Amino acid sequence: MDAMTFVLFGATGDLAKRKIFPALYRLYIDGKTPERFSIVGSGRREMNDAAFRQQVEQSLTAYSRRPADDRSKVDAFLELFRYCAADASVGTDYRKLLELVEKREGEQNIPQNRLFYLSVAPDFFDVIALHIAESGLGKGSGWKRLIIEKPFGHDLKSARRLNEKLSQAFEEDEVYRIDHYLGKPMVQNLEALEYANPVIQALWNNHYIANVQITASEIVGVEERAGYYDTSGAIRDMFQNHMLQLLMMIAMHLPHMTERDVRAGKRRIVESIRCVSPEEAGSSVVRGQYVAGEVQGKAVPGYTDEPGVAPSSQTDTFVAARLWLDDPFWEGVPFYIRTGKRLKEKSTRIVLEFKNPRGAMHLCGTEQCDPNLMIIEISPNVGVVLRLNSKNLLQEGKLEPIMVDFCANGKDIPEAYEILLSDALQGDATFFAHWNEVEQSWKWVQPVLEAFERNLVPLYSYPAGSNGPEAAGRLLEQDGFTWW
Ligand SMILES: NC(=O)C1=CN([C@@H]2O[C@H](COP(=O)(O)OP(=O)(O)OC[C@H]3O[C@@H](n4cnc5c(N)ncnc54)[C@H](OP(=O)(O)O)[C@@H]3O)[C@@H](O)[C@H]2O)C=CC1
Ligand SMILES: O=C1O[C@H](COP(=O)(O)O)[C@@H](O)[C@H](O)[C@H]1O
Repeated sequence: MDAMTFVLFGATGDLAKRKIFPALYRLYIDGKTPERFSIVGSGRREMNDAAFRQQVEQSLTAYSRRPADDRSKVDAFLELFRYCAADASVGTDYRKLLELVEKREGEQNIPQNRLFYLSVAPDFFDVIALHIAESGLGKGSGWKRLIIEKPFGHDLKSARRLNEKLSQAFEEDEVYRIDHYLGKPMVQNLEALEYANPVIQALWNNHYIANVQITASEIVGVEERAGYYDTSGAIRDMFQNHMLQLLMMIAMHLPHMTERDVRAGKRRIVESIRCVSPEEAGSSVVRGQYVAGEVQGKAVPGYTDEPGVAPSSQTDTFVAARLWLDDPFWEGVPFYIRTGKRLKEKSTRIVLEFKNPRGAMHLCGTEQCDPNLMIIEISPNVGVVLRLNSKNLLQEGKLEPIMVDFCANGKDIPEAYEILLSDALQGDATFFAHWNEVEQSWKWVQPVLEAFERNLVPLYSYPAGSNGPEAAGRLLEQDGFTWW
């Protein structure tokens, strides 16, 4: 791996503390960071290197998935870090940053390969990218890369504007748009699941699959993020990015997951999603907002009583939708997506429901056999469950669903940020979102946003701790299905 400098903007923030430092540490102890490696953190507040390293160490203690108890390794890791206070909107501060980066490159004999990570509020994404270009930080003799956090735009127009500005400073192949769902190990396993198993591969199409369901349900509410969430809602926070990325990943057919193939495959799928007009949105999109209820035995307030949320807020904390793909493999197969906060359980999963075989009725003894399912558990459970029908010999041979379960729960599975950071260090953008995918996702979401604004889609209430609004169930019932 190339020697490099990792420049982290927002190094004093929440994401750095909870995800980025623990992921870097884990990569470091696993030998997955470059031999010559410099990490320069930057934030607005004044701090010396020792205080910064102390913050990094605290984050390892609090959030590392394995205890950071090998003192010599922790010390060696912390020694990689330096800090530079800089205000992102002040041009001259980038000179200070450049001086520190160059000083460390000189001390460690590191070529001018620089990876910039923008873990800051979205308002700063374009500002920092342009300053990187102007200040000389981005004009070294080595390569440069930019990792950018979500959200990528607030709507189609602002996403395009942001991309236009980024492209003045970075080429598309230098930009790594993080979508941490793409780093989840089970999402990265989809290729193997399909292509290393002919039994599954043969069934992965509209001849055998009746519908596909993608769920990301959360038990948490808006937490301390009302300022951001109340202007975003579930549609921007989860649907436009994570949920549509999962759809692309499950629907593309790719025997080889090279960077180019994946990007082309995802693009083909996202472009095939049939758009709805604002007027049509009401028949295929359900939105909801939680009211007070009970989650895991604890009473919790409704969304509009959460700190920082306007009492009259109409923000969606739940979205469900039916999407159709104009793609030969998936013609006639509905894709159902739902995501929401303050639901009954924490679960991200994809369920493939298979069509019922003709002529098996005599075995089932009823009009319909229970459908076979393939359940891909993404998090917190990780694994695959197959639901098959089998005779129960203790019940006079009655046909019953049985579960064949391959779960990796409890194993020491890498975190999404670890996997994605490792890819970015190596220059592999396979599991990052390309601009085409982002733009196309916004194109599907934009008319829905308009429908929400014009109140063309009712805002249903659902009690915290439930499965969401009943209307989400009706969306599938109309087609003869049910959520799994
Ligand atoms: N936290 C999370 O779980 C997730 C966050 N994200 C995204 O990651 C990004 C960072 O989020 P998060 O860490 O939560 O945010 P925080 O508010 O916790 O941290 C913001 C960081 O930006 C710095 N900052 C603020 N203003 C300036 C400025 N004018 N100049 C330079 N630095 C500045 C802060 O430094 P200082 O405090 O020293 O001023 C701080 O380091 C956002 O884009 C967010 O959407 C994405 C997914 C999850
Ligand atoms: O990006 C986000 O994701 C989290 C859910 O992530 P998960 O890995 O726990 O499934 C969500 O809570 C948050 O609102 C959103 O911004």
